[in-house]
Amino acid sequence: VVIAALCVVSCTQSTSTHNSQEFVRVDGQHFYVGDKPYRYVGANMWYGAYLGSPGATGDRERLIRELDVLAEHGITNLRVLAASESSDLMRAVRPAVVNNIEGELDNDLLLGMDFLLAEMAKRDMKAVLYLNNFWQWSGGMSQYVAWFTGTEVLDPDVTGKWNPFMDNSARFYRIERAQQLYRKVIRTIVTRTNSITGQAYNDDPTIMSWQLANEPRPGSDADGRVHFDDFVRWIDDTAGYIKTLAPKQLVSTGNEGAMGTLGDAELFETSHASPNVDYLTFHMWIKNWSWFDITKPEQTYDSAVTTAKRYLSEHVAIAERLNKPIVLEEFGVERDNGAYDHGTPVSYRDRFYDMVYDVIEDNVAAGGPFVGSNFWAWGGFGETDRADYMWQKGDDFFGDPPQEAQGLNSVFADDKSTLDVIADHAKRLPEL
Ligand SMILES: O=C1NC[C@H](CO)[C@@H](O)[C@@H]1O
Repeated sequence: VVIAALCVVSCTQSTSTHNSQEFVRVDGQHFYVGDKPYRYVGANMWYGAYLGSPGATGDRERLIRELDVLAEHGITNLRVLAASESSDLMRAVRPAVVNNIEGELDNDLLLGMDFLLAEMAKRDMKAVLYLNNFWQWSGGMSQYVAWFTGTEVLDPDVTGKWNPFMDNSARFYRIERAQQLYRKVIRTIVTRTNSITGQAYNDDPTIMSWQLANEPRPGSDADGRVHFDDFVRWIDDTAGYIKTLAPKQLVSTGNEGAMGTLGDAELFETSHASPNVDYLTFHMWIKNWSWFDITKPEQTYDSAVTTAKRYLSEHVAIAERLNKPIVLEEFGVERDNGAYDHGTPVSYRDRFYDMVYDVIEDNVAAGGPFVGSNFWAWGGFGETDRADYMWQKGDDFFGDPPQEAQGLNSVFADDKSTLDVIADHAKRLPEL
């Protein structure tokens, strides 16, 4: 008892030493930390808890080095995968946080998140933690569906067919027992006590936001509309549930915007009107959405930028109507000529990042709701010697999850030109 008491005192003191931060809160279209407006330059680092693990996936020395490089460049908001599911999906990361249908969790990966959050707190960083995934690379919703229906996962990396996979993933919203397990996982993580700092997650200002999932969609663009109301209800109910567990922190959906709601901006606005959703997220993928072709850059870049700017302004207008902040929490461009290797040119990436940051800075200066971004994705010191550049269990982690070539969208620690673009934006943002 005495030791426990001493630990609580010392742990609490160590937390208060490291974590003088205050919670991020929303007031109208803006974020605040304390009484200061909070605008941020962030990164996607899905693998953060995997590197923080004391187990086989861990590399705490690499994680510390990468957090230092990020902080040095003013990148102080990290979007991180908080829950993955064990799966036979060909390109799902292994191991996973959720081991089975009973909801047994991988303790090393939970300890990995403890370590990541403790290290982020030392650097006054903020975390956005997503609790599920619409896609296959972390098991995700389609694994929940497989657990509770016994039907196959329709693996897109095997079938090459995305619409059946997406419609199958969206069944997740309608399966009560899947939702019960999902909420059990949410409750366990959100109310966890950090084994390093002694702080409860739902009382840790390092955590800015709990996010329902990575890129949740109502279903496929072809057949998802019939279940749109289930999607709206799932957002409102689940966000409301998290609010009861973590009233001091924010809740977001992780949705992509119109391209993540059947290509219909009105459906995005409708599905994000819930008062339980504190701010809007959207993503922008000029390659995935066929706006830009890296093999024909001169023919496609300018039109891609025109389309991208229209997509950005359309979503800022929705944020104004809903009177909520909005953040672009995923955007990325491949390396020139579609290369993957460290040290290869990234001229179109740097131009595109610069364009996005200019739009954000103009909106911040005008007092608008577009106040943050997370590029996709930080790859740090990741290295691969795979001939096919595809991740296998035990390999380094990259910003690119296992379903994509390792190096596709990753910004490496040695990508100086890109880090300079990001750091310049980070310097300008607070003064606007
Ligand atoms: O969430 C995502 N959005 C797009 C990324 C790049 O294709 C992808 O890796 C990830 O699943």
